[in-house]
Amino acid sequence: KTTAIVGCPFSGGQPKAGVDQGPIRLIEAGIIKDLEGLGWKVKFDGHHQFEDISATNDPPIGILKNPRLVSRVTQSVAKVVGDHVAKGELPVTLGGDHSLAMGTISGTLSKYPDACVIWIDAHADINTAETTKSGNIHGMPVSFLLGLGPKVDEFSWVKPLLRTDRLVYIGLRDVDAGEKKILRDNNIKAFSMHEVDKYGIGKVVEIALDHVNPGRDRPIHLSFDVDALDPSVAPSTGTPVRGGLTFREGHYICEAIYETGLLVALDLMEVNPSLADQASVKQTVAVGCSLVRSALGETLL
Ligand SMILES: N[C@@H](CC/C=C/[B-](O)(O)O)C(=O)O
Ligand SMILES: [Mn+2]
Ligand SMILES: [Mn+2]
Ligand SMILES: [Mn+2]
Repeated sequence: KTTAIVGCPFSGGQPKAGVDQGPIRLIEAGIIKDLEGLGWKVKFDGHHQFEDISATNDPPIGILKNPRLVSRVTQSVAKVVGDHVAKGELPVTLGGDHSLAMGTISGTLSKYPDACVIWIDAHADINTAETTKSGNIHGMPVSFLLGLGPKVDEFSWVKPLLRTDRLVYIGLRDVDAGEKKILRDNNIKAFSMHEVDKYGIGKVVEIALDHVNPGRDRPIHLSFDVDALDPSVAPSTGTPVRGGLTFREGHYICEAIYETGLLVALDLMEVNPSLADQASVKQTVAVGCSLVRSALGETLL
């Protein structure tokens, strides 16, 4: 079994510098050796993938920031991830901000059209060009993947391959009003922290899988934004929100998804090693590596 680490040193989907350094810190923390220790053959194409992509003249489109840069980088990520998936390799995409998921999930769905997406996040990342208040595209990838909202020519390459009944969220607790309406209007299954409290993470994951993968026969793309975790667990991230998943709840999700044997692609997003003190950075990077290990088969016993 082969996994391909796709380091995406990219921050264009949001305004805080530093998240582009997430990949190198996760690699330096030893994630490659960790995965080899779990029996994976690990491919890594180096730290500079996608850095050659630029957009010299990139004024906002509406209020969307860095639209051309985000579009070009995510389109390139779609190809890289799609190629790995086509070769039967499991891409582990290290961010970088969550706009990258427009690329990773496009890549997965181009090869596995029946795949389901499990989105772990404090945020729904489903704003459209009409509903976004920030213009930060890391708050929008899901709307493009679903084909919701007004067309934005720059992103016309993103095919609406994701179906609303193949998407489920866990960890939501900071959803914009416009996003709440989109979730309701489209009957998108979402387990907020309220449901996690009410049912417990074990039941939430079971119901989530029953919803998007009732026969446990569909490939799974797990997109994990570390800000789904409580800021006390993963402090070095750009949009922290209190009242998040515990260290164990985050790991349980990864362990349970691995146990299905259906994982075909993983994103580990929004680690920003320039935020908070060095101890916090070290902690956040370590948690990121640990989550990846759990999603790729590390068990406690
Ligand atoms: N909903 C906010 C926050 C977006 C958060 C994105 B993140 O989940 O990828 O961190 C926005 O649209 O700006
Ligand atoms: Mn490659
Ligand atoms: Mn996110
Ligand atoms: Mn988030």
